[in-house]
Amino acid sequence: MAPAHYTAPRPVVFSGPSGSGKSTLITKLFKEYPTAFAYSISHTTRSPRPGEQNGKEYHFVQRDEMEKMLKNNEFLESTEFSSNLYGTSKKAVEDVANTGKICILDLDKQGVKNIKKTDLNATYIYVSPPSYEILEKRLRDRQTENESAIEKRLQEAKESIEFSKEPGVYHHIVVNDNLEVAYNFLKGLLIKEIDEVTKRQSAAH
Ligand SMILES: Nc1ncnc2c1ncn2[C@@H]1O[C@H](COP(=O)(O)OP(=O)(O)OP(=O)(O)O)[C@@H](O)[C@H]1O
Repeated sequence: MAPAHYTAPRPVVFSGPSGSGKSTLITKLFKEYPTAFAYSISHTTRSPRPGEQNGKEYHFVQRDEMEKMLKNNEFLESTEFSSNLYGTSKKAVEDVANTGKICILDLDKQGVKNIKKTDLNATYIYVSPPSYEILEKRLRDRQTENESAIEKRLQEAKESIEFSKEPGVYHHIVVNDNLEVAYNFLKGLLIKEIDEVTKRQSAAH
């Protein structure tokens, strides 16, 4: 539990097209700094998949419960996808802040638009592919989507890339060409905050 007088680290919002490398870069951060970061846990009305635990991958809730929470203004952002509601609650971000870790949010363009309307004091980072063609290649090589899902992601990527060019949306753009170069650049953006968090953690032990 964090002491009362301290300021919580600034959350970091990651966005970027599917396949741009957000998960790859975030995984590297977790690996190098295992205690510095934590994801905020989203709510969803979709059913848990085998192996998923309530409160771990998601807070799994019934639709009426989530609608009630939405009415009570308990979410920073929410969206409907494939007939299911998804959202980041204010409490989910506070829960991470209370552990003293840097809260990571991974949001799409609409999520960023919505969360920007709130008073969340976050660092907004856009992970960009080096080019549209390379994004397409990475999505195909990843072999996790079928052709129609790839087409959909590529269409969304175009919109996302346009949005990233709007002034005042993102604080930083990380071009993920060479992975190590991109990672070191990202690390440089966050290192002050990471050092503060890890220093506090070792002082508490
Ligand atoms: N710099 C890089 N060079 C080459 N390949 C990369 C690089 N960064 C990521 N990749 C590969 O590109 C693919 C997409 O990366 P990743 O899954 O991290 O994207 P993502 O942005 O998290 O996508 P999604 O939003 O769909 O989860 C993966 O197969 C990953 O291994």
